[in-house]
Amino acid sequence: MYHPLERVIIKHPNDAFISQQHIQNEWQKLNYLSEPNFEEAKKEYAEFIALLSKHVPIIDYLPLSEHVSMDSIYAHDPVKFTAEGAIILKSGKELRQPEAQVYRKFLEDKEIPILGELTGNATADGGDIVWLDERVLAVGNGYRTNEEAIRQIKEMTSHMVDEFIEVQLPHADGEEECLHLMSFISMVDKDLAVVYSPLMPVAFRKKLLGRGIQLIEVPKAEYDLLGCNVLAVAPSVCIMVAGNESTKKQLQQAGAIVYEYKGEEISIKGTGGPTCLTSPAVRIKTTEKRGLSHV
Ligand SMILES: NC(=[NH2+])NCCC[C@H](N)C(=O)O
Repeated sequence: MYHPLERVIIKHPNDAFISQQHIQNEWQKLNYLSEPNFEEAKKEYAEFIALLSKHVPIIDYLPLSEHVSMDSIYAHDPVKFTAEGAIILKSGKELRQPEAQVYRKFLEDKEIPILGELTGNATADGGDIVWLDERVLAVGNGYRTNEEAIRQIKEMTSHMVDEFIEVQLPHADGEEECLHLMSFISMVDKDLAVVYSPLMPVAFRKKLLGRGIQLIEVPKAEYDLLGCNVLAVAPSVCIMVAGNESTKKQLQQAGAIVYEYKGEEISIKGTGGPTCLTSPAVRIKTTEKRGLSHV
């Protein structure tokens, strides 16, 4: 999750939020904290894209679709990329399930490889699946991602993965809240992660430390402002929601370059930070031989 981002898939608020009227009809049933302002959301997104396009050569936009909700702005969730293509998921939030098929068609049109698709009663969100490294995959078992999905993902990726880590997610604020594995960990570099430890199973935290990963601890107030959701556009070069001063300072002290965007409308109200707004289709592995990576 930290190699230089080469290609990213996103969705513009024009096509996800559509209009103030549209937002008004949807935000409550999708459990947003409050109603996003459409005009402000577009301004915030322009700032976000400006940062992204400085670092990412290829940016693809998901199309408007009448089959999906405004949650589709969080383009990270319906699929997960591996070095061999995307896994098409099925969201654990029922209202988001139609997003996967729109995504499938989009990937096919763009000739972006697809590795497989979840079947049966498996549900998973991209936000629960985190590549710690090229060959280490962590998957959260919680309200969005279930046992069956974990079994299928493990099977699909078995030849690419040396260590598959299942992480038990806590109940926290309940089933309606959006709590993903990515809610409490973001990889910023090979040996640097931003974490919110109070939600972390001890065994997982120990594993990270055992791998020599330095953990930047996000305070509770900043966890609520998505301070733990940090997008690496390259190793130790990252984008985060503005207002998370302690996390930002700690990242800088650890040698990272930090860019910020105002994320009140596009991130905080819908609980989706910069990693959730972006689906990292291709990251370029820069160490050793130049090769493709999803990490
Ligand atoms: N990968 C993520 N953390 N995505 C956040 C998604 C937020 C969105 N409102 C949802 O409930 O699904």
